[in-house]
Amino acid sequence: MLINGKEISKQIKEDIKKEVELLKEEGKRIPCLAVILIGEDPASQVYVRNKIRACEFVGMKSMTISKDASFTQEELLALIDSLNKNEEVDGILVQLPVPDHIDEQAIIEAIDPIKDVDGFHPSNVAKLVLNEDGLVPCTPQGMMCMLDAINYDLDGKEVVVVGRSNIVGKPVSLLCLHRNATVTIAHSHTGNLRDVTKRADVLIAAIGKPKFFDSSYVKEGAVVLDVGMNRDENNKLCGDVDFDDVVDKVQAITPVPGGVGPMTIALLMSNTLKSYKAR
Ligand SMILES: Nc1nc(=O)c2c([nH]1)NC[C@@H]1CN(c3ccc(C(=O)N[C@@H](CCC(=O)O)C(=O)O)cc3)C=[N+]21
Ligand SMILES: [Mg+2]
Repeated sequence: MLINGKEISKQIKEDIKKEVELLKEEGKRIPCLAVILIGEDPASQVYVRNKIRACEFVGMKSMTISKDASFTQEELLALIDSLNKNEEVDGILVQLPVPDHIDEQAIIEAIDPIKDVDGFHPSNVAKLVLNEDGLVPCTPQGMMCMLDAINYDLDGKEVVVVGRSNIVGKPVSLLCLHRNATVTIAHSHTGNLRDVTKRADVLIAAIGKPKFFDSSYVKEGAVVLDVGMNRDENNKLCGDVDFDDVVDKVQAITPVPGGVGPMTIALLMSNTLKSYKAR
């Protein structure tokens, strides 16, 4: 079974669109997302454009602030400060990665946690760890929605997450743990990776290596969520999973493109609406 991220994300955005229309009918202020893009990375430009398009689809306001790669950390901190204070702005997203001369963690910590639609601020991270209500990173939330869409119950299941990033691996592990899964986090120092992933009822691939996981890494009947966003030898978009080799062995799998990527954007809209309501 293919888990169609494009379709599931469309449904989520339709629901948000209805809520925003209701706000408009009631004469209320419209939610607004501010996206900051530093430099000219073509992939980042595509992702940011997709985020702005999603805002248009759901009827939210958006603000794209593009700066060239020489924009300094001080200037960026001042910009964030002004967006924190801007009553019209509900969500602030600084597109990652930022240029090397900028301290990523300092930027994340400068964003007001209530406007932190990425869910990367330490105060939102702490809430996630404690299973308290806060803003949760979009990609991990999107993956939970995909499991919900196929009515997959994580309780008692073996989840193996490969990749330990703050953006995907760690938060998705916590979300699975909170649903009573047995969670293993594997990474580049894991020995016998294949032995570990072969135990997985749910395999979450988030390492950024094109088509790394072939069928030898996957248990028969597993569910595979592919977070990879890579280019293959023909410069075609592909995931961390060798889709063609794995597809016949699994219960369900997410494609790339059209899988986790569109879900990330839908959940960004959801987080922006959540920030709006909280404010
Ligand atoms: N502050 C921040 N927040 C992020 O959420 C964030 C970020 N920085 N930096 C980069 C990563 C990556 N990311 C993607 C979002 C959508 C697609 C997406 O829409 N992918 C489409 C294809 C897009 C294409 O054609 O290239 C798909 O999978 O079907 C991909 C990747 C968000 N990220
Ligand atoms: Mg990693």
